[in-house]
Amino acid sequence: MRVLIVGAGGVGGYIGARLVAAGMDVMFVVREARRAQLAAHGLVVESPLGNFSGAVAAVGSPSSGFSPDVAIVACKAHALDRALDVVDAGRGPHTRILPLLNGVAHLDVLRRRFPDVPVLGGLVHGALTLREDGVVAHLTPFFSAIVGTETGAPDAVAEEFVRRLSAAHVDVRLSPDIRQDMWNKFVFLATFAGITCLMRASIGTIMCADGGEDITLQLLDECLAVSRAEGFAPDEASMSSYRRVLTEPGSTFTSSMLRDILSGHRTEADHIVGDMLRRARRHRIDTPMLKIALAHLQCFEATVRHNERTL
Ligand SMILES: NC(=O)C1=CN([C@@H]2O[C@H](COP(=O)(O)OP(=O)(O)OC[C@H]3O[C@@H](n4cnc5c(N)ncnc54)[C@H](OP(=O)(O)O)[C@@H]3O)[C@@H](O)[C@H]2O)C=CC1
Ligand SMILES: CC(C)(CO)C(=O)C(=O)O
Repeated sequence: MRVLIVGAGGVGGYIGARLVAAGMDVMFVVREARRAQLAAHGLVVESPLGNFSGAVAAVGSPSSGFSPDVAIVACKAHALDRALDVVDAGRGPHTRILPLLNGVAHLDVLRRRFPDVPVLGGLVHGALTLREDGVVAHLTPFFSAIVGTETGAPDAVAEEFVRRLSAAHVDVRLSPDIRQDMWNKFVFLATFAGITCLMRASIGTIMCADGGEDITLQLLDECLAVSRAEGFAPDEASMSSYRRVLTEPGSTFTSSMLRDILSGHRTEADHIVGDMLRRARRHRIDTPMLKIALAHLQCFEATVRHNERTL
């Protein structure tokens, strides 16, 4: 099975390493600086689930001869349009496109851009980061992935992809309702990223603040109301597990969006919190916490852009 991966950052690098270990023919498309790192040191992953280190195929633009079975999009949301140009250039007649971004809005972007191409949905759980030295560091003791066809219809390529990853000991499953799975994570993440960024703190620290638990649960309720209006409310078992994780005393859990803020990088604020708020407005749902969370993130983004211009 041939897999093209656009982006060898946290998610792309990690999943790519596992695919190589699963014996798949993997081709990364990366930009110049990352290409130089990969050429010099190979792909290096440090993970509590097993390290990986080895040479990988990495190109600046995809070759027409590769014709992948699956093209994985593993960029941040603000890089999506350019990454899809790469996918378009590298796809073959039967390529499935598998985006692994957080959020849900990109599925509609993909559907509009590739109306006749099989698009899969996907998501990953686990915290991964690309360090300055080029190492992909896996920060959580777990990693799991969910993949599924948009319609839930069986797809032999998606099944084979999951089977091969699973044989390489990756916790991965095929979902009959991937949109719902993506919405579940969207509800959780909009709350988790929104509150940890607003407070610049871990869940445990927020729980020590006056009203910390109340505002976290209020934000979660607002996101739940939006998901309900959109027809994708998580089931009660999922919601109660989100409430537990988001209010756990002493938890050191922080979002990758907070890590982006603390290192001065652009965030996916608009794709996650912004998208949730736009949907709330469309349904005339009052979401005061979401409004504050987005305004705060927009101020941060504006400052990053200003700093980039004046550097
Ligand atoms: N990291 C995590 O723990 C998790 C992340 N996610 C989601 O996964 C997605 C990816 O996140 P993450 O892996 O952390 O992001 P990273 O920033 O670590 O990696 C993204 C990579 O994509 C590359 N890229 C962007 N555009 C292109 C392009 N046109 N051609 C080639 N390479 C490109 C970037 O390269 P360059 O360095 O050159 O800009 C970068 O290395 C996000 O939507 C995130 O929310 C989901 C779950 C967990
Ligand atoms: C919630 C988590 C850690 C799950 O993978 C994540 O996706 C993020 O922080 O962006």
